[in-house]
This record gives sequence, C-alpha cells and structure tokens, in this order.
Amino acid sequence: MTVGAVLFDLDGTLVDSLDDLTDAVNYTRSQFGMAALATTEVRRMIGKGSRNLVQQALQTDCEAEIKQGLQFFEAFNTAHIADKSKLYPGIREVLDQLDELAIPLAIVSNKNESLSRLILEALDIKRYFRSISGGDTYPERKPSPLPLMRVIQDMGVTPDETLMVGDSINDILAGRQAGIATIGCTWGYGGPDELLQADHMAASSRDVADIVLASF
Ligand SMILES: O=C(O)COP(=O)(O)O
Repeated sequence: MTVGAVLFDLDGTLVDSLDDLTDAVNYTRSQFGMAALATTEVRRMIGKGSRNLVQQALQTDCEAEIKQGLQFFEAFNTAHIADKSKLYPGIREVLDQLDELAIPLAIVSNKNESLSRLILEALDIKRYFRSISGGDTYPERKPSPLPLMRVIQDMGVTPDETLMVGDSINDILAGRQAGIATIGCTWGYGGPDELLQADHMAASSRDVADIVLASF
C-alpha cells in the first residue's frame, strides 16, 4: 500500500478536549437549572456531534430546548475553545513527521466545522491539514462513510491508499464502510470494544506514525 492520505478524527484522537466540553455542557445545563455533570459522564456523550451531546446533556427530545441548548453550548465552547484542551502527547511530532514526508492530511470530525477550525487554530496545528470537515459539513456525519468518501474524492485519492485514524466506533465504522483501513487509538473517549473492528491498534501517537510508515 502507498499512503495517499491520512484522515484524522479530532476529539479524543488528536486533542483531549474533555474538560472544555464538560465546562460547555455544564454551562448549558446551568441555563436550564440542571446540576453539573462529571467529566466521566460527559465523556460517554461525545462522538456524535454537538446536537447529540446537548440532547443527551439536557435529557430532552424537545426540539426548542435542544435548539436553545445548542446556542448556549456553541457560544460557550467558541469563547472557551481551548482553555483546557491540549494535544495528546507526541501528536505534534507525528504531524511534523507525516508532513515532512508530504503525506496529505485531513480532519474528518463530528464536531462542528467552525469549532473544529477554531480548536485546530488555537492549538496551532491547523496548517497541517489540507482538508477540514466537521459534523455539519456534509448531509451525513460519521459513522456514515459519506464524509470520508467526499474528502478523499476532493483530495484525489482512493480508499485503498487512505488510512483513517480515530478513537471511536464512529470512526471505525465510517472507515470500514468507505473501504478505508482504520487505526484505532486506545487513549481516546471510545471504550476498547468500540475499536474491535479496527484494522490496526495504536496505544500511542508513536504507534500511529509507525503504522502509517509501515503502510508505504
Ligand atoms: O464532537 C464530537 O461529538 C466528536 O468529534 P470527533 O468526531 O472529532 O471525535
């Protein structure tokens, strides 16, 4: 296999954003008179985009409440996008290494595209990515394969020369359905069972680089 592109998930894969997402969730809950949640509870709600996160955090199916909650959540998260968020250890080095090899890199996140761009900029890694898409960029989000397929089409590469790196079942299923080999990262928010179908497992960012380089 020759690597034509590497697609990265964002939250739980490149960036540990749990504390900022928890703060945004708890600000949103406070606006509805609800008590704060622990990070361990919020962690389980991350992965299917902001709307899903807000809906779970408010425990509601009421469209008006979800809409209002989303406004609180997005306003707070925009203002505090990287107060506490940080790159996982070794991530910058891996991006540097792949960049030096001229391997095209992309972000395929379920986080809103604008929030994705903001956090990448705040953590000074936006320049590494040729393509940045979020949960609201395409008509469907992961685990649908559609975002991955659109991104690689735009980048001019095929599924069999692409790798998808992620921490959750959404990344692994999207990759599988798109015919793209997957690397499951064990340090993120997905439980170990979510990564069972991954083609490769990475226990550190170093492993990600090794797997990509071994795919040449
Ligand atoms: O914000 C989310 O729900 C998940 O975002 P991710 O796809 O980058 O993990």
